[in-house]
Amino acid sequence: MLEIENLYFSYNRSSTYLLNDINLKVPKGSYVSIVGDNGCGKSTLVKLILGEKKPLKGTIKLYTNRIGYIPQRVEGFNPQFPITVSEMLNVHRKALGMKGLRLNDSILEKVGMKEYKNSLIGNLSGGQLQKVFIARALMGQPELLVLDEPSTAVDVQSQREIYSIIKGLNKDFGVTVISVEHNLNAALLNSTHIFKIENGKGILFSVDEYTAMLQEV
Ligand SMILES: Nc1ncnc2c1ncn2[C@@H]1O[C@H](COP(=O)(O)OP(=O)(O)OP(=O)(O)O)[C@@H](O)[C@H]1O
Repeated sequence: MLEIENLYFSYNRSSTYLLNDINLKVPKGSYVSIVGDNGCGKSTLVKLILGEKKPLKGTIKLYTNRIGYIPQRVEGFNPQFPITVSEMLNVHRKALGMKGLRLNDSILEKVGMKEYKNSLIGNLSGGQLQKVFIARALMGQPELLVLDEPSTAVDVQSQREIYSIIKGLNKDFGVTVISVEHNLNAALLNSTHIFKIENGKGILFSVDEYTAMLQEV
């Protein structure tokens, strides 16, 4: 689904590379959690994958253009704007050039938010809003879902529900998932692979390999 080869990146050309010779192959149908200390470059790697930043060196090959992105914070998004969940999805549907109003119901059903379709987005909790963003990302029928810390600012019950939705999309619908993850337990519980970034380098582990490594330490 994705192949990164010999990728180098820094925000400031005079400093050492933030990402220093990153190599990563994400197999179709996998669920890869990107982990690492604060500031190691996880979100930057996501921006590079999405084409928002350009590598200084190296290549990024994406084998689909059906990508759903769920950012940590939606830029320019004002939760107090007087718009309902359904209206928000309609705006997105029009932006995608799609028809079919009934699509909203079935997509909201997938994320357990159908009963909130007429609610104002300003009245939703952080977890409910996150589910609506997942629904919005699903409208483009993504083959690849990219998330940046899906459980940030979300209560524990909603976290469980959100991971269950993402894992369901991965397991039952074959959607490949790449997720920046602070929550290591969630990463180990839900993903198939862990990509650990440290000192600019990245290593891909299967979850079993990563668990075994943790037990050795
Ligand atoms: N636009 C930018 N210009 C300059 N430096 C930046 C920019 N964006 C991020 N950085 C710096 O690059 C480094 C990596 O940031 P990034 O957000 O990718 O890390 P992260 O691993 O996702 O961090 P966190 O876990 O805290 O979210 C940090 O030191 C950050 O301050």
